Amino acid sequence: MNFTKMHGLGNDFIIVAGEKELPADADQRAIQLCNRFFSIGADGMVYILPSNHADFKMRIINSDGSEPEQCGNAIRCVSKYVYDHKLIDKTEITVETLGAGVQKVQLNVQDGKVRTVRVDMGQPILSGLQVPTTVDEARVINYPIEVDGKEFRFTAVSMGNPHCVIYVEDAVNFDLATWGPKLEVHPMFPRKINVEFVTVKNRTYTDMRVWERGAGPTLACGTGACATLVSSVLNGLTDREATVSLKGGDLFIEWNEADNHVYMTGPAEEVFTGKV
Ligand SMILES: N[C@H](CCC[C@H](N)C(=O)O)C(=O)O
Repeated sequence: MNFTKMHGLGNDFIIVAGEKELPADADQRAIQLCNRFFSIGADGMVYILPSNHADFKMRIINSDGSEPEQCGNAIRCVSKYVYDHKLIDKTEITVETLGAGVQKVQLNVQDGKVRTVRVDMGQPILSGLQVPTTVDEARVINYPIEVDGKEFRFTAVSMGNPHCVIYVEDAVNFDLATWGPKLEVHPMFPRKINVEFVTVKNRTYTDMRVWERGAGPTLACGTGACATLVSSVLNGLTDREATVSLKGGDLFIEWNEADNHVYMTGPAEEVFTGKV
């Protein structure tokens, strides 16, 4: 199998193009190939597949073998891939995902190189039961949750995949490894959840560190950055456009009031190609 290793702010993926559909053993293949000691190593595997509704379809498998509905950093990577590898000859493309249907993508190309990618990540889902959580409320904002005797307050946002946003004093130095995995599998989240710890610096800048469902601590999370911005607006903490600063770098996120869509802008890089 030929593959291309790519990343979005250090959230890294094994990209596979050319398959007609997801291989039956995609889960086992991801567990094996994402292993950073015995194989290629990555946060997930991403398949670029044909689509009847968009220029291409993207499906992603987490490093634990689970299939999430959506992945923001991966969309930027596969959009750059199809442009660089001449699978498309335009800079405005569409991608189909399980969690958000057909999404528009704008490639910012300068001197023939894709500099940044702007993705329409669709509308956030805020209804508690639809995120999903077990909370039957129209919105779950600053809601109490207890884990191992410690109480947190979270805001639930789905970008197609579920997110739990928690505000802390110092996100950069927060004990992600202790509390991330406990919250990921908390019974309040029927399909587990991605956990974002956030410190708002000002109305247009936040620090965020993420524990991802099915992948653990990653350097960046595109859908998590979108959820962070939506949550921060809902909690009155930021404007509708802000930089979300992650361990791997910055994403610029907008929650457009007119169309209720969330837009994510950031880089994508190709690192190497290989064959397994
Ligand atoms: N682990 C996530 C999928 C990858 C999301 C993240 N890498 C992104 O950039 O959005 C989940 O199970 O929902």
